[in-house]
Amino acid sequence: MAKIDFGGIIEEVVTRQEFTLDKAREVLKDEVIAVIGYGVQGPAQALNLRDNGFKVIIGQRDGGKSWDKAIADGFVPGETLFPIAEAAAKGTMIKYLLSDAAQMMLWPVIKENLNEGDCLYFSHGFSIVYKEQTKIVPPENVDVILVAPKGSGTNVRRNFLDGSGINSSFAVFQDATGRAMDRCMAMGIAIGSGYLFPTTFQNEVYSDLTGERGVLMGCLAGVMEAQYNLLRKNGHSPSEAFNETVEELTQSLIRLVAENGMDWMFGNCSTTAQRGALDWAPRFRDAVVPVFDQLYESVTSGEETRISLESNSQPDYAEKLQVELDAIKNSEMWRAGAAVRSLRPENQGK
Ligand SMILES: NC(=O)c1ccc[n+]([C@@H]2O[C@H](COP(=O)([O-])OP(=O)(O)OC[C@H]3O[C@@H](n4cnc5c(N)ncnc54)[C@H](O)[C@@H]3O)[C@@H](O)[C@H]2O)c1
Ligand SMILES: CC(C)(O)[C@@H](O)C(=O)O
Ligand SMILES: [Mg+2]
Ligand SMILES: [Mg+2]
Repeated sequence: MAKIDFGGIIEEVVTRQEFTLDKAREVLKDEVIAVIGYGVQGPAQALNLRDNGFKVIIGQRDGGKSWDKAIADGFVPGETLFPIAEAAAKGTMIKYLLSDAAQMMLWPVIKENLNEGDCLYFSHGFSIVYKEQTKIVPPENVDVILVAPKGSGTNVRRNFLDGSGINSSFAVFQDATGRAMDRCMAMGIAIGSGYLFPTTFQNEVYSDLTGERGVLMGCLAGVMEAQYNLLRKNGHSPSEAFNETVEELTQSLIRLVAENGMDWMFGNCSTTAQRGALDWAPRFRDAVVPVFDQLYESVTSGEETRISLESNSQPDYAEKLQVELDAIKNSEMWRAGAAVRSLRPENQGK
């Protein structure tokens, strides 16, 4: 593995130059890769694998949206698209990409269809680490590995198509065949990862649950709403409040952060903005520390898992979720956002 200096700490990563796609093809040449679940990660990883020349079949509940999507993507019922149990039995590498709650519910079906020497693959440490809640304990005669793309499946596919890639973390939980690590790194490269960095199942799930509840999604949504509401309360128009809170971030400033870091973004704003941002950053940082402490505790104690499994196992979870998502979509802030997006030059006339 290549050694890279991450801010003074040396870590090992696997790059595409080092573990080439050809090497991945060699390692996985005899594998039938069964992708179980065709929601968000399933299609992205399955299509990237298929485009890279690997043998891929899909296991999905018969009927319904995801089954139809697999057909629309060129998978053929009875040839490359099967009910879950059948696909799991046919596969030598079983990519368990049902929702985390569905993984718990369908585990008896998967377990029954695992053969000696198979490889059970996850894109999250969730099911294995919280085994007291999920009851997912793989038999000892299979490999258990993880490749977790650090981005939405939508970008796993989009970045593959535009020639870039989403970075993934990887880990081996159980090595029954002596080939688990090779299978794991090969799969990480085969799905189109930009590079791979090592983790453990536990570190992956703790950091992932924290990140998505924190800065990446929950915290982001919360602070945006707080600032928008503040500006509105003080008489600013919806367009002004939205532009100053979201649009400028996504269309301008965060792109500069992505390109060259926070100091580079600061450096491309006025000295007035820099002074204020430098002064206020520590105040915001210190204000949220207690909330982040609570969050990490809730993750490591298994409370976040309990909440997630309980709500996402309800038969009407999808409808209830849609009500909550629609409430965001239909709020003044995000209706203002839709109007602002429609005015982007590239969206004019659409
Ligand atoms: N969504 C992402 O971008 C993303 C990113 C990184 C890791 N992950 C991980 O990848 C895995 C898959 O996540 P996802 O977001 O793609 O899943 P998802 O929520 O899109 O669901 C995947 C599939 O599960 C099926 N499913 C749901 N309930 C079912 C049930 N009761 N019986 C049978 N099938 C059922 C659905 O039909 C769907 O096709 C999870 O472990 C997740 O944490 C997801
Ligand atoms: C895309 C995310 C947020 O990184 C992933 O962790 C998920 O659960 O969907
Ligand atoms: Mg996640
Ligand atoms: Mg994540």
